[in-house]
Amino acid sequence: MDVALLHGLLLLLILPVLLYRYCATFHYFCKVTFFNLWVLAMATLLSPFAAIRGRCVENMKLLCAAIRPLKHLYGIKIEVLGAEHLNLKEPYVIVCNHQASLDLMGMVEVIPKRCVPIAKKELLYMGTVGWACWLSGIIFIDRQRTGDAIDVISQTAETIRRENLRVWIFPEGTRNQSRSMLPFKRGAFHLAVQAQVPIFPIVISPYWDFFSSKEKKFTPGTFTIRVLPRIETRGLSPKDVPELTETVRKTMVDVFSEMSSNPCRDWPAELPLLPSTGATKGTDGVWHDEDTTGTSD
Ligand SMILES: CCCCCCCCCCCCCCC(=O)SCCNC(=O)CCNC(=O)[C@H](O)C(C)(C)COP(=O)(O)OP(=O)(O)OC[C@H]1O[C@@H](n2cnc3c(N)ncnc32)[C@H](O)[C@@H]1OP(=O)(O)O
Ligand SMILES: CCCCCCCC/C=C\CCCCCCCC(=O)OC[C@@H](O)COP(=O)(O)O
Repeated sequence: MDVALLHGLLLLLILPVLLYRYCATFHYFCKVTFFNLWVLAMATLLSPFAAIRGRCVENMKLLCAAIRPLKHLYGIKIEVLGAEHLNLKEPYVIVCNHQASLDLMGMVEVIPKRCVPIAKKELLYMGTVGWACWLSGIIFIDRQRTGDAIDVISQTAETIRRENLRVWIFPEGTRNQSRSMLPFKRGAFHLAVQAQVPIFPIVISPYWDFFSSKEKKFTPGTFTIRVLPRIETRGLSPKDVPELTETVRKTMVDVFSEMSSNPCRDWPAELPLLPSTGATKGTDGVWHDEDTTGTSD
């Protein structure tokens, strides 16, 4: 074979490896792509099995089991505090801050039995991912059609009591990696008040140390999930929803700020199964960026 051609082929093979090792942006996109491919592949594999049961909340167990290995592949350590609060037989509503798709990894660590998330309708159109979500009983809302979304939430208030379900809602309504939380949408709080069920706030600590879609950073790391004590809604009516929303948000923002200033430093990140770059383990036991881009914190 022509030597030049051989060199060309070799370079083509080595280039992605070099880029993965030394280019933080390429590394980030590889990891994000792998995440999406994993979800897509698992959804494709599991949907036929889930379909045997039909649309059923029990299928959430399959979805969660499929997502759980990801933290080991990425070297992400997750600490859960207060999970015992969720040991309640009755229905309830969980509200949680939403930073990125990575939240899925934390969600599957704490999500209780018979709990379905509320998701944007667009997920339904993501091929087998949408199919898997639908089969697991995930509730879809159209954020562009407030009236329709409110109808879906009102029906959900009846369903959760009738079928003893829990609902997981991201009340910010979209992903947010800013230093605080976005204003909360009120649907989750109307739902809890209409169904007269308690609310459990869950706060996921910031990912800044190891993940940022803006900075294209994705290294091994550690985050904490705090389940806060229940907030009762019994006796509340729709007129109480604005105040309830603000109270819950303030509680969560305070906990988020506290978690931001006291990150779990003594928790080393897991050793990733996926090869990692740009990250070295410091003497403090925490993974740090090599700062190949000059953009890390
Ligand atoms: C193998 C693996 C495969 C699968 C892997 C994948 C698994 C994925 C699972 C996880 C999926 C997670 C997905 C996360 C998301 O998609 S986040 C995006 C969707 N979520 C939300 O939008 C949050 C919920 N949204 C709301 O609650 C909004 O309130 C909404 C109902 C949509 C209305 O939106 P909007 O108009 O923008 O907001 P407001 O809150 O200001 O509401 C406007 C007025 O309407 C009143 N309102 C709201 N809800 C109700 C209600 N239920 N009943 C009566 N009234 C209601 C609200 O009070 C406002 O009126 P006032 O201003 O108070 O007068
Ligand atoms: C036939 C079409 C085939 C399409 C295949 C698409 C494959 C996509 C594969 C994997 C997608 C993984 C999706 C994980 C979803 C995690 C939940 C999530 O984070 O949703 C975002 C939503 O909270 C808010 O969205 P926005 O921040 O408002 O935006």
